[in-house]
Amino acid sequence: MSAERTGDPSAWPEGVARHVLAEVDSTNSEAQRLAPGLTQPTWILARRQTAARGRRGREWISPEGNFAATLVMRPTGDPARAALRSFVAALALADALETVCGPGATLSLKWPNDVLLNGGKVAGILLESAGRGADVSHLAVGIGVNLVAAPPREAVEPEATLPVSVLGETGVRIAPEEFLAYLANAFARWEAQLATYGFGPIRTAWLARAAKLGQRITARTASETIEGTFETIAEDGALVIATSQGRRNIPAADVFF
Ligand SMILES: O=C(O)CCCC[C@@H]1SC[C@@H]2NC(=O)N[C@@H]21
Repeated sequence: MSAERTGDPSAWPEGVARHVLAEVDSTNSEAQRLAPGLTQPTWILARRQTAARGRRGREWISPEGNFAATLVMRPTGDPARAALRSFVAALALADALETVCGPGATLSLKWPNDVLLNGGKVAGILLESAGRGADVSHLAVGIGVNLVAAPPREAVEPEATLPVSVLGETGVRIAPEEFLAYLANAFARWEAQLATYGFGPIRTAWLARAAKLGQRITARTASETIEGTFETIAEDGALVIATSQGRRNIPAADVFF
């Protein structure tokens, strides 16, 4: 499927609920609290977060006007399949941002789950799940988008991708509630693709937008730093790098360009 327009922002996907909060500690924490009582997929949007978190326990800086929301869902399948929602979310973000930013903006996807606008990080995704063993009782897909402001360079790690905002890059100003409608529609479309055809089309679409595909990258895991050429992503979403010692499949890492 190509990156088609997400359409009318007043439309809302059928069978999906939404809660809009003025303030919360973290929409992912709220997702965990609400999940046991939810009967349908639910977007939780907060105008302000007081304790937002990013990947690997990092702080997520999220001033008012930026987008902060979590989709709570009960995916079928094991944790590995549930984790593929990070690719669904990334594609949905790219579609929504493309609609909002217009054709002049360059959107790309950075493995595992960042969205880049004109080469800078504009959005991040934090997946958290709960359950026992092979059962995922619920999945929280947390999404932050720098709509109006990006954290300063000094606030992120020195080698991290430069943070940028939609407003700063394009001059476009959009309210988080309106952005949610674009995103929820796009997410529902990609989720339907995953349910109907599996990971294949998601993988293909993700690779078509991948940043630095075929180029030198560095992947840092908890135990090693791996340098090589970014070849592809595997059927399970792992990063595949060609190194001087051969091919490596890397399930989890931070990537640096
Ligand atoms: O790039 C990252 O490190 C992921 C950032 C995810 C931030 C979002 S904002 C909404 C949701 N609530 C949180 O506390 N974190 C995610």
